Amino acid sequence: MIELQDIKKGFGDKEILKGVSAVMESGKVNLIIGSSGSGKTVMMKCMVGLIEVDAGIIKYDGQNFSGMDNQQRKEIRQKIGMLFQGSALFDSMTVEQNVMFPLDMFGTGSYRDKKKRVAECLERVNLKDAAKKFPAEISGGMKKRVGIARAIVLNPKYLFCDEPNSGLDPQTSLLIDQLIKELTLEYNITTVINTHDMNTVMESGDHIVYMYQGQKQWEGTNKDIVFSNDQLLNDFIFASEFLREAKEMRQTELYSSGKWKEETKREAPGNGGEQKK
Ligand SMILES: Nc1ncnc2c1ncn2[C@@H]1O[C@H](COP(=O)(O)OP(=O)(O)OP(=O)(O)O)[C@@H](O)[C@H]1O
Repeated sequence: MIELQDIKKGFGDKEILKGVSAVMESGKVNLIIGSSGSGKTVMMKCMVGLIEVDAGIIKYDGQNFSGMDNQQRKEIRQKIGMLFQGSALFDSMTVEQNVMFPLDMFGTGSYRDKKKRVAECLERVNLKDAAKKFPAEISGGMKKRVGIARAIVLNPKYLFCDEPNSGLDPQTSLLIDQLIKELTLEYNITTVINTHDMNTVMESGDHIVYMYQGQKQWEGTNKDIVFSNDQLLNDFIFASEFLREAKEMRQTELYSSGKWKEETKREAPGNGGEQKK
């Protein structure tokens, strides 16, 4: 679990994060969503320590990450896996060598053990047959899967993914989402995803933090979204007429069948997720 307590960050006289508190839960896919410039990337960079917060506290499983020196942070950092936007693979290395890279940098154990671990991870993301290929020889979706294999090779406790679906078609995106979700559950990882992808939001959003102008505007699950009355969230998620109609139809269906009680833990219809703090 990662806890953010009232974090603030500015650049010059521009305030970007204006006191954000949120919890990224273990064994869940936690999504950070919001329009361009709302502060999602800055928040994620603060969480991994690439940017220092001006105020507030970030805790990893109760340990105050913000108050640690570099040596203490190293221990936490070794438990973090990262999937970068565009996969960020080394073009001159094979798929296998790319996945081996974190093990060579931080891993212990023999070369044989490392090879075995790489093979396990490639098998897990269904890329066993691509081990000897170079990034230029594989598709965008395969590159993402190599990125995922590399991100999990050190058995991370926390996984950060920056726009994991960028540049992918909707079906491949869903496969990537499913894979990330499966791994999150399988290894009880605290996964944090920065995304614009509405399919991801609706399919994988166990826990969603919606950012608006540097503040947490809304928090809830993908199920809560259908019942939310938050105007800013609705304008963001259901941006088109088509999606607004789809939402209304879904709401009507869930209310009339009484299924809204199963879909959301809220006390009353129309009150989904409105817990801005
Ligand atoms: N190093 C920096 N120096 C100055 N301003 C910055 C810096 N990093 C980010 N910003 C500013 O912070 C604001 C929020 O940026 P951020 O990248 O977090 O947005 P975002 O929500 O991730 O947007 P997008 O969805 O487009 O990636 C922007 O106005 C950006 O220009």
